[in-house]
Amino acid sequence: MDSVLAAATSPEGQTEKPVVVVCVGMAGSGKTTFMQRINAHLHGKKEPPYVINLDPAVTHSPFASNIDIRDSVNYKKVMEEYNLGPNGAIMTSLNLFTTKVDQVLGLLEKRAAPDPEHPTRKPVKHILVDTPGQIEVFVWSASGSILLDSLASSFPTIIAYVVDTPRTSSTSTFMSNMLYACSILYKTRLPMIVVFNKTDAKDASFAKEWMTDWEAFQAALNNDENNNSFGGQEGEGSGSGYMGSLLNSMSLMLEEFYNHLSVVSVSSLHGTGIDDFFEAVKEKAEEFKRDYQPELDRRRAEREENKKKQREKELEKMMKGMSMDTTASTSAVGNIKPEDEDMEVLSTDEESEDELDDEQDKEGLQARYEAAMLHQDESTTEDASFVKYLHSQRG
Ligand SMILES: Nc1nc2c(ncn2[C@@H]2O[C@H](COP(=O)(O)OP(=O)(O)OP(=O)(O)O)[C@@H](O)[C@H]2O)c(=O)[nH]1
Repeated sequence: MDSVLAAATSPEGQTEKPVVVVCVGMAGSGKTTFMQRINAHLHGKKEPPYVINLDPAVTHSPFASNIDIRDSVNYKKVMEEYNLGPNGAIMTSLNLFTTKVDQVLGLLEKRAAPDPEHPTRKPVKHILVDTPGQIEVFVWSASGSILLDSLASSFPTIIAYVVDTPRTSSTSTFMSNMLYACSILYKTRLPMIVVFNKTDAKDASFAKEWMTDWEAFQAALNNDENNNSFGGQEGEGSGSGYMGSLLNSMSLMLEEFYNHLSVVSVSSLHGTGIDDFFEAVKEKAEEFKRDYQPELDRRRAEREENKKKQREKELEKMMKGMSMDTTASTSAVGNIKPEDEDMEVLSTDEESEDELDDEQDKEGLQARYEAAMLHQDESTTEDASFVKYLHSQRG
């Protein structure tokens, strides 16, 4: 266990990046209690983690967070201002918070490296992230994906999927939980640890057996069918029968998925199994670097390449648009039908006629002006003789 915490520097002497542990799980599975437990565990080892709370709706958190979504987004105000229900407000709060993801990463990078201003402050080795109780709001939202992608692009990131063990003791709830975990694994493409929590209340050995022994699961399935655990009409022990065959098929399908998982049993309440959890974290962090990092880098390069292509395409489109504008008159002429050409010729003739008219007008104007001047001279003379005549009459 200590080796997990002692792995501060790589063999090359470089500071190792901290591992991000993102806790997800169904409502009430014990995520917050589990976070509190692993947080206390690391504090006990004098390796305090960096804690992020992404649940905007939580009213009371039993641990202090270094970054808390509630400090930057007011969930109640979001509800009022956007006229949203509880889940819509959580989603919107996460979206608003995601706009600050660069700042979050900046803070994390700072705490992940030695700080020359505080030489005694050790870089953190673990970043713990608590997520909203409404699992789908985080896992299936764009902001959840952006946050996870951003974290995974900077640090080894793993998912801790917390399961309420006593509530998964029937084959149907177990299968629902596993399907959810499977969809999260394939969606995020991040290493996953399934944490069977609350094992003080029910031991998780049954679940581990179901994940490794298909026949054991079949036996449990038959048992549940015979006990009418899947509902159906009274007296018809196996319900509709569909549920049993569905679970049967799913258990076959999930075999491949189980191979990708680490499984641990813990009791967040009593603190058992936490060492095993950190051992699994160490393993999965190595797996992240070995298997996931190259795939993530490949996907990122592919995304960049696609973006570049898209930009080039848009640029090309724009250039085409511009050249259409500049050649618009010539191309328009090129496309003109013969009758239009006549029009063009006509308009050229009209133009020259206009010029001619202008010229004639100019000459005409000059002539009219000269005539007017002459006329004015004449009229002035006429006026003068008329005035002379009036004076002679008075005199
Ligand atoms: N017996 C037992 N109870 C536990 C354990 N862990 C959590 N609980 C209880 O389970 C309940 C739910 O725990 P939380 O930690 O609030 O669960 P959560 O998943 O964070 O809940 P939401 O965020 O509301 O979805 C509480 O009553 C806890 O005391 C455990 O290891 N054993």
